[in-house]
Amino acid sequence: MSDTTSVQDKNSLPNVHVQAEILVQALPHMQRYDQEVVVVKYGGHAMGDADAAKDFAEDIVLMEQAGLKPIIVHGGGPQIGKMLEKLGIKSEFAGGLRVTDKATVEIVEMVLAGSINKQIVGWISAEGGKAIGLCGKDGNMVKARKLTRTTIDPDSNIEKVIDLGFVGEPEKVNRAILDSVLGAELIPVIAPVAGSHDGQTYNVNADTFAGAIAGSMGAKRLLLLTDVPGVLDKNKNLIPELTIDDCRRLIADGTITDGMIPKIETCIYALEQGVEAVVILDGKVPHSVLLELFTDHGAGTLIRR
Ligand SMILES: Nc1ncnc2c1ncn2[C@@H]1O[C@H](COP(=O)(O)OP(=O)(O)O)[C@@H](O)[C@H]1O
Ligand SMILES: CC(=O)N[C@@H](CCC(=O)OP(=O)(O)O)C(=O)O
Repeated sequence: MSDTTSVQDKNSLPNVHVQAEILVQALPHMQRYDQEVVVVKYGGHAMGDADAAKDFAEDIVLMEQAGLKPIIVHGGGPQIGKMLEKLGIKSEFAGGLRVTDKATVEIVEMVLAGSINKQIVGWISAEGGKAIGLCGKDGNMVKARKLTRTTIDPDSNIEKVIDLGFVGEPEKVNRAILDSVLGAELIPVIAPVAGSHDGQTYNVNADTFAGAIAGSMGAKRLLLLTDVPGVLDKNKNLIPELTIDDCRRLIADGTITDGMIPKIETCIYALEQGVEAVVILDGKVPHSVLLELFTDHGAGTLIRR
């Protein structure tokens, strides 16, 4: 052994102990989540560059290797927006949802169930995982119905219906499909597109879709990966834990606004369906999923009943 090597070994000793400590710290968490379903919603804003994709895929493969049953539901709002722009199709949002006409729903399906879905499957495969790409239509896994939204007209004070076109909400989830996919030790990667009983294709908000999947699977955790550290207070500080009542209060006092409102509504729905806890966290932080699941301090905002 050369002198140089022995000096390097000595220098790396504390580091090795720290690494061992981190692995040991993960043990009770791995035991707690063993064989449990964890739904990870990977939002379009959380998807970054190639390095970020690799980090995300490594986390998912490690989860599966550690005995968890990950289910990925992905979004792709910004990517749909770019494609629509390229094709010269105008797009607008109402209450955080994309108004979806016939041309738009075709692009939504192409980008979500085609391009992004297969990209994520590819990332997971590259890290040695076995993923299978699906959308709600596959095996009739999720049936959707047209979403009806209403608003109060400020002038007349009369309730009116907002027509969002082909925007749907999950009506029924057939968990048998997911049970067999998980039973075959495959990682389902699901695009939030679903068909209705009369064969119409619907564009479903990815948070809503993930909440329905987590609820029907009785998931131990629903992780919502976004582009902020979690729910922030009025001074922009991270709120580490919230209850459903806290969430309702923060919406009422205007602390929670915009895209965070449907996210929180999804959290409340999933918790009421029996999901043990939901976590909103920053998908841009490298290995945020592992930090949340396998370290004592976790990451993001944890929401419980
Ligand atoms: N109290 C809050 N804490 C954190 N983010 C908030 C809050 N209120 C509103 N937001 C907004 O919600 C956004 C996340 O929702 P959204 O853009 O729909 O995410 P995604 O595309 O990942 O689904 C944040 O980027 C932020 O602008
Ligand atoms: C109805 C509706 O708004 N659907 C979304 C579906 C994708 C999505 O939700 O993606 P993110 O999670 O990246 O926002 C859309 O068309 O953008």
